[in-house]
Amino acid sequence: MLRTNGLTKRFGGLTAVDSVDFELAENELCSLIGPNGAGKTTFFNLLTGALSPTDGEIEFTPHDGAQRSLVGAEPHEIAAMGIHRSYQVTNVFPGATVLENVRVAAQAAGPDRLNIWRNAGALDRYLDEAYAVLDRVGLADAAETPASALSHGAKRQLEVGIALAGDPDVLLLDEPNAGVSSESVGRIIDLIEDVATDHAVLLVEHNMDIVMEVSDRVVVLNQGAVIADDEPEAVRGDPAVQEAYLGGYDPTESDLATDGEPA
Ligand SMILES: Nc1ncnc2c1ncn2[C@@H]1O[C@H](COP(=O)(O)OP(=O)(O)OP(=O)(O)O)[C@@H](O)[C@H]1O
Repeated sequence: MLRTNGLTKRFGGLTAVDSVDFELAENELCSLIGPNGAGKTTFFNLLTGALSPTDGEIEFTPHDGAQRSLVGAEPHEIAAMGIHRSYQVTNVFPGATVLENVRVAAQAAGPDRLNIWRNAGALDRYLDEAYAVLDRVGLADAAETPASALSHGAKRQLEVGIALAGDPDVLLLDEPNAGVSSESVGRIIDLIEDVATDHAVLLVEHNMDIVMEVSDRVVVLNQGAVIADDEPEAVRGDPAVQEAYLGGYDPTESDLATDGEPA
């Protein structure tokens, strides 16, 4: 569904993403991990058009369309093709209600995108979609709550809801658990697993227990290059991955290795 060939991004003399060959299949949940500065965010930004590659190709084949190149496409064009992302830094309009946040996102992804403020009445047609999304992310009861009044965990659920609006084929989730309390993490994990049943999901996640639990596949970046691309168990035992994380997380010491539950 989404594929990169030799994808490279250089910032001056620094190669942040280094000849990455990557493939994300339909309904696959793939995690992208790597130490700080490995190039994960830069890779996301290349996929969404926020950055242009120095070299390489990005190909996207939507459910019902022909293969297209994403190189040179604007972020809004890539979003309209069906690749949506959530953000590490929360991206909600705090003064708007939860429902309005999702409804506006649904319209922004649809054909009324350019009339978003001029033609506010047209937003009504997106209400049904917004309610369905809120149901799915577990926020139906909070529809009329101002987004600013949500707990941090609920804001992350709303982030996923905003990314879901407009019915994308691919979801790029950037640390949806960042800063979430331990009581709320389970809810976000359930949500990630649920959306992965009918979307291709690429997840950037620092919590390795979550990565090991939810992923079909794990891709490891180090200094911009892919050093492992395999099932979670194989990645956990890969010496190159352990070396890359030296001084940080050791995948062999994951809590999952002992009790199967995330910390
Ligand atoms: N706009 C930029 N200009 C110059 N260098 C950049 C820019 N963006 C990122 N970099 C550098 O590229 C490298 C990869 O950064 P990136 O943010 O993609 O890593 P990351 O894996 O997402 O890190 P983290 O886990 O800390 O978020 C780093 O060395 C970073 O300093």
